[in-house]
Amino acid sequence: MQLEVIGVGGAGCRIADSIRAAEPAGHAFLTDVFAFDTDEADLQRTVLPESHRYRYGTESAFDDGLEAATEAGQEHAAELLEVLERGSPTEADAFLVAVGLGGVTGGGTVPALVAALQRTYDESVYVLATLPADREFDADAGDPSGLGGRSKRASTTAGENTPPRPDAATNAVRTLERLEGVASAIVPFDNETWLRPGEELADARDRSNRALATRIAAVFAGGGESDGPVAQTVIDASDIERIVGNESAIVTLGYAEETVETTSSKFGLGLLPTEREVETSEAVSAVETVVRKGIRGKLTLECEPDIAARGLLIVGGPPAWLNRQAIAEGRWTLESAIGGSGILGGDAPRPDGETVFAGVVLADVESDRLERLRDVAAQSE
Ligand SMILES: Nc1nc2c(ncn2[C@@H]2O[C@H](COP(=O)(O)OP(=O)(O)OP(=O)(O)O)[C@@H](O)[C@H]2O)c(=O)[nH]1
Repeated sequence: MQLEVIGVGGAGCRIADSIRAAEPAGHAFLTDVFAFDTDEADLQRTVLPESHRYRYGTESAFDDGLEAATEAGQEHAAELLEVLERGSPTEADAFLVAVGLGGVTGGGTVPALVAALQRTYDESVYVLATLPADREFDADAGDPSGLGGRSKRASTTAGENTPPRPDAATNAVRTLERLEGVASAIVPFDNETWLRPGEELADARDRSNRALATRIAAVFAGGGESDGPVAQTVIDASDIERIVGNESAIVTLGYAEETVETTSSKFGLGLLPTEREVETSEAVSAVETVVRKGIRGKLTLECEPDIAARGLLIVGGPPAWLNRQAIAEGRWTLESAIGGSGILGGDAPRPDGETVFAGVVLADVESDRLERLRDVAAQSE
């Protein structure tokens, strides 16, 4: 399928950049990637072409809290839609709008932008949204900056301390409420669970963004649009839509990969590398391992898999490793792990790949983390 990615605000632009970097060679799944921000310096740090970076509004219009930023966002939605015309929005099978919740610029802009996209195009508009970490807003988690100040805008580069955002939980919850009924589906990425103990957000974010981009590529690059062998079961845009729905369901992504040996040397000297014969048992074992870890391992938003109403599994890797029986069994594993019954599965051959991987989508879930943010927001009102 072909996806158009639009990053808004500091986090959104960095994540959009990471998704572009994660596009697998020979498996293009992106039409255009755009970065929208009020901060020119943040925009300049992306590696997107000039035509696909756009500074809008004034920082001061987005400097006075989320409510003022939401008004400003509404004023700029049509202008941002026009910028998308520089690319090929009509070629996209779906849109993915990336944003960091907790901030003001992205959180203020994205609900109006998503609504405008929904009015203009027939395709689904998904939102990829980071959730703020406790240490950003929670006094008990300590003031990671040591600055003790209140900052509505908090822009940092790696290696710097992360200024506190006392309003982050409230901003995140309000933006999520505004996306309800507007976004086709919402994929949260919980920064809290992806940070190491004591780690600064600014130091973790490149690693987190790469992890997130890998998961997006595993699911959306799927088995289609390949220069090489075609998938036996291709997952396309309508399959993804069937699983995530169009009613703002919360969706979490799992992923696991295992490096496999794809070549062997005829004379044991490494002089004549040839494609290695793969034993059925080792292919089965690799697929089983990544499927199990993809479902039971770390998710973008932690939840119990059995509360998911629907699920999608994509198993990819070098074709010789994609054992059909093991992939079929992987679908049953997913089906028995989740509470619902809507399961789809596909494969993604990667002839040049050196890993067997599983991308997992669990759709229509609830999470304690969202409850926690709502509680914090309610307490600060
Ligand atoms: N995963 C991840 N999260 C980030 C990143 N940058 C920021 N965040 C998170 O996103 C939230 C919002 O930060 P930004 O995106 O910089 O905020 P903004 O939308 O530009 O808005 P303001 O800075 O308030 O004007 C932060 O509170 C962090 O929780 C990033 O690169 N990766």
